[in-house]
Amino acid sequence: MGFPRLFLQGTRVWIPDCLEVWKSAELTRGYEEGDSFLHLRLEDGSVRQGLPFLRNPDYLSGENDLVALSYLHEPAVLHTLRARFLETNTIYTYCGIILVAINPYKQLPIYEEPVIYAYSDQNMGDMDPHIFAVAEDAYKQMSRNNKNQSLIISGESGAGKTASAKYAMRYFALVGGSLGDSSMEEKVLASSPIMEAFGNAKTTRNDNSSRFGKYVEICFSHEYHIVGAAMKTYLLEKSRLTFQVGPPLWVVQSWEAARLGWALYRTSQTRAVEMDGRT
Ligand SMILES: Nc1ncnc2c1ncn2[C@@H]1O[C@H](COP(=O)(O)OP(=O)(O)OP(=O)(O)O)[C@@H](O)[C@H]1O
Repeated sequence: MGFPRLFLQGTRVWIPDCLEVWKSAELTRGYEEGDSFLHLRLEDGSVRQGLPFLRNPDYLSGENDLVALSYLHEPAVLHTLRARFLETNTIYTYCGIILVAINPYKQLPIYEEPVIYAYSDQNMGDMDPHIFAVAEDAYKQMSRNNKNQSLIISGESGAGKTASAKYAMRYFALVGGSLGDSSMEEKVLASSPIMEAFGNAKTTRNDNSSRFGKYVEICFSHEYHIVGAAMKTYLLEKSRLTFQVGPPLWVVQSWEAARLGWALYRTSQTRAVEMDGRT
């Protein structure tokens, strides 16, 4: 469809806004040959001029897969994620095979055992977007094709990467429960607090921020039960330790001392050092 035919009078569009990021508006006049801008009216009645992004029709609002949108651009993505989160408290949305997750900063009742079993043995597209659906897909691909699978979890500090990785591990632990040594999956899950005690610190973005990248390998037997796990750390971020916050109890002189302080704090839950960091 050509540019003039898309921008008709009454077409709803997104325009950038320094406070709300994107604001909804409507064209008060259709595009005519030679126009260098479009005439817009915002929802509050004010008028503007510009070259805006087209809005999707209402029936696509809250769509669970971003690739289903007619117009895929930044305001459409943000609007869809926002609508799903605010209207239905839904934090997960697909973008094809990628899962987009919003950190709700509160415990939602979507991670219990019955939910895990509901996702077990289901196809990714048949269920609502969820970290368990992605974990199930990886588990299924591994068991069907006998091939190693990888989940890449990325995002800014505090986005919920560590939490997502833990939910995925919990899924594998329950669905691929260990054979013989029934405590194996518990051991895999129980390793997290110890690793976090040595490798995490408080930053301005996240009270329990991982200060290193993690490559977690979960090993399965030929019957697809968990038989072990290994973790490799990388990107240790010494440069992020800057200064000590609050009344000094210890002077943090080295990374090792800082690590020890935090580890003691996390393991004993007594007051020790707090470390600040930059993101
Ligand atoms: N799905 C979720 N449900 C509830 N709370 C969550 C969820 N995901 C994250 N959180 C909360 O947000 C906090 C920050 O998440 P997390 O530590 O996983 O972020 P991160 O992306 O790993 O950050 P960093 O890169 O700084 O380590 C967690 O301590 C947890 O309280």
